[in-house]
Amino acid sequence: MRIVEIKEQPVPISSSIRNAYIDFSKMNVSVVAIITDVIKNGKPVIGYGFNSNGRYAQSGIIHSRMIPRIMAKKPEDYLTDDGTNLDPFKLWKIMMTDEKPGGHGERSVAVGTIDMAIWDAVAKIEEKPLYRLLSERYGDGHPDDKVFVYAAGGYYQPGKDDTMLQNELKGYLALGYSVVKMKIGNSLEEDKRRIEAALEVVPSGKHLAVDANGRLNLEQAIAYGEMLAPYDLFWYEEAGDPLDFELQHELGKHYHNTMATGENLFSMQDARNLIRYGGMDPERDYLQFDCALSYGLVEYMRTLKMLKENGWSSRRCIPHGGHQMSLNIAAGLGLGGNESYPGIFEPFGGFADDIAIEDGYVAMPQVPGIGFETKAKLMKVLEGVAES
Ligand SMILES: O=C([O-])CC(=O)C(=O)O
Ligand SMILES: [Mg+2]
Repeated sequence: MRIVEIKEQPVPISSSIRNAYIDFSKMNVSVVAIITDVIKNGKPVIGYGFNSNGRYAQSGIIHSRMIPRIMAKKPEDYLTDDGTNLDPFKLWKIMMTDEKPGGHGERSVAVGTIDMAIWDAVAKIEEKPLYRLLSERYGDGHPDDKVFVYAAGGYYQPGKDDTMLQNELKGYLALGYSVVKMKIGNSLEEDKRRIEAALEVVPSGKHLAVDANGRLNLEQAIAYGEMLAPYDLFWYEEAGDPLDFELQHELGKHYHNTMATGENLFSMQDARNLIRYGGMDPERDYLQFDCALSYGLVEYMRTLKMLKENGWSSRRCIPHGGHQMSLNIAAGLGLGGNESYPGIFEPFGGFADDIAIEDGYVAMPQVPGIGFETKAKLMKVLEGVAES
């Protein structure tokens, strides 16, 4: 077998929402299609991948460095030793040839996007849902059949008042989610009012998470912490700059409830610095590293190994990004859950069309690969790129 062609196109996911740091009016993602010569059900197997929201399409790096490096190789350089499937680890090494360590920039997004498509193809060739393949190969062989998912929304938006925020969050609870998340970080007084409005519609603080998107300096982060503490929230996310590990450490001396961060750490080494220097508590806090932004599952497995060596359970990981790739990793390798953006970042957000959320959990679709084929609108976009 061999890779016949790798295609990539930027696809818009723009909207009028904003967090405390950026607006999404020009947001897009890279969609990748890896076309193989393996035939299943009369059609070539195609693996699909895309990056998560928050970082832009990586067309430049993908077309100028990643695709040429793979296509210059012979199949035996990137196939498993028995030649029957792609080897994601060999492909990762090929993509990272002549790339210096450190300074990950958005190269990690380019690699993560292609890595997702590789794993989709691998599981399709094995004719298994990816989460089962991961559990059999790298886990304990007993995957979770459902995964905790929380609804992320509560964005700032022009003209959005507290009633609209309440209706949005009520809508997520009605869909079956048990935990909802909203944005904070614009102004403490405004956010206190918004949070109190949100708390009127959720059962308790433990059902509400807040996300400052790295907007706050230490003084502000502590002031927000003092405001938030009495509500005993599900978590207080990314208070300060993602690379300011001392801020996170210092904040932990003042805020004693659950915190979460890590969505903007793009390598095992950056994740390790958070664990070494961020003062995060393995019994209390959550880690949000997102494989689609950070060199893919090959690197995520290195991060999971590093966490284990540092006394962290994989159950403390609830990745950012709301995509089915992390859902498969969560079910197959025993993470604590996954993010979800119902109705936002469509058609990339949300899970299988015909699987409802129940009591905050979503069941896994039983189709080969990552499960994109269970999302009709998403498949239209992905197939559009493959056929371009
Ligand atoms: O608003 C964003 O950039 C998304 C985000 O932080 C999240 O989902 O946690
Ligand atoms: Mg976040």
